[in-house]
Amino acid sequence: MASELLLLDLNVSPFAARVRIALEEKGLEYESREEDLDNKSPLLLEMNPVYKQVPVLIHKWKPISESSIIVQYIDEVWNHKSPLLPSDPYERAHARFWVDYIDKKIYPCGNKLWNLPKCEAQESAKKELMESFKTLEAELGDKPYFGSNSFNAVDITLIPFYSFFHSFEKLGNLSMVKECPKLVEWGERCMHKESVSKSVSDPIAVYEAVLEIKRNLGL
Ligand SMILES: N[C@@H](CCC(=O)N[C@@H](CS)C(=O)NCC(=O)O)C(=O)O
Repeated sequence: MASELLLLDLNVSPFAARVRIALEEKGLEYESREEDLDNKSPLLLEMNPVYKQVPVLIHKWKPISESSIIVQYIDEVWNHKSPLLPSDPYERAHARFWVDYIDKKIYPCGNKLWNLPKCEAQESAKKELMESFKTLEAELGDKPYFGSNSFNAVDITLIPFYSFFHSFEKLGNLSMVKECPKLVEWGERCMHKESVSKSVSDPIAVYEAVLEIKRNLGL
């Protein structure tokens, strides 16, 4: 390992993107190793034996798994620069609540738009997804970033899914800018940050990947 930080990575993964953004925000050098999910490396299986998923951050040969936990670990270890979570315990708990909310709602509901055939369950997932975005938009309010004036862990958790907005629109036959205008503005604001623009996927590439998943599932 050239640096003390090695990321078991996947370019198209929104979860790995969170870790890349946090590392960039902190100005940390790291080695990225792209995984092939059809042929997972022995290192991935050894470092994340429970879930066998990317991302895994290996710090001084100690693995940390689960993207939200990794982002919080990065913030705690490199706390001298660009804080990602508030120092006040109550505000910290509040930010963690929203991180958890995003984890529970956005991907689990969103991927039903391409993993399920047209059915009631898909319709209800779409409804829950849009309700979740509206809840997040209300939490954002008129602030530039979630809960604060500076880019933070809640923004990092959600922003990789901004690249999925195009797919949600196409598959859900909806307009994100009409449904959640402030959230779209927030996404554009975040995209102006280099840490974000260089880490997240291209929306068209995401849509093509989603269409391929649908084709492979025969949907
Ligand atoms: N909850 C995990 C989700 C990670 C995840 O779903 N990773 C996917 C790639 S986007 C993966 O490794 N999939 C391979 C598998 O599940 O076997 C996190 O936040 O890190």
